[in-house]
Amino acid sequence: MNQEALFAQIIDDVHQHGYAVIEQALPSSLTSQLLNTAQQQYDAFSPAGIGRRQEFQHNEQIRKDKTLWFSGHSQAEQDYIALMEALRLHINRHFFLGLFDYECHFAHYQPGDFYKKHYDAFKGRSNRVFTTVCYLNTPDEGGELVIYQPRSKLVARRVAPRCGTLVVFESELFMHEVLPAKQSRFSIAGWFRKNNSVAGFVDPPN
Ligand SMILES: O=C(O)CCC(=O)C(=O)O
Ligand SMILES: [Fe+2]
Repeated sequence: MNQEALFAQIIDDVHQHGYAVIEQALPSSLTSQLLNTAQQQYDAFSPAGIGRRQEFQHNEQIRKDKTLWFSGHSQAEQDYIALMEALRLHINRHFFLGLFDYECHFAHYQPGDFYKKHYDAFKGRSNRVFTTVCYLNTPDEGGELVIYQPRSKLVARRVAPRCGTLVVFESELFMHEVLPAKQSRFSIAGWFRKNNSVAGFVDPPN
């Protein structure tokens, strides 16, 4: 999918539903390089919730995955960041939002790993505006992302992880969970942030 069509689809879907799920959003050359980069650095992955955000306790009850924040050292990471940077500017233009940066990490779920229902941001307590998730491989089964309708227990969308699929949703609006993986599952989770003064507050663990 070319970049223009991809961005137009994301804007449209987010405008209508608050979220977008786009298959084959990323070229397979990029996803395979990103997957290689993640696998090459696999020793550096650590249990989610510890590391960069020391304030949070790692809690195996809530989530069981391993993550690695982007260093930006590889070409693949730079290409992905460049794409998200272009998307950030596009979203700002269309929704008149002052999104100012993007942060992301690789994530790996082994068989049995999950991430229970959560929000990525809490109203007035976070700078996160949009969540992005991009899948780097295609497990045969398991590890679905379930997105719930705002303020409801009803499911808005179930997403089977597929290499190249990009998911975007409003971080404060959509509770979501990752069902237990049955096979190795690699992804990139990221957040577009706004610059407001919420000093003293920290984002949920990621
Ligand atoms: O990997 C996914 O499908 C979602 C991950 C997620 O919810 C998160 O990292 O906050
Ligand atoms: Fe999340």
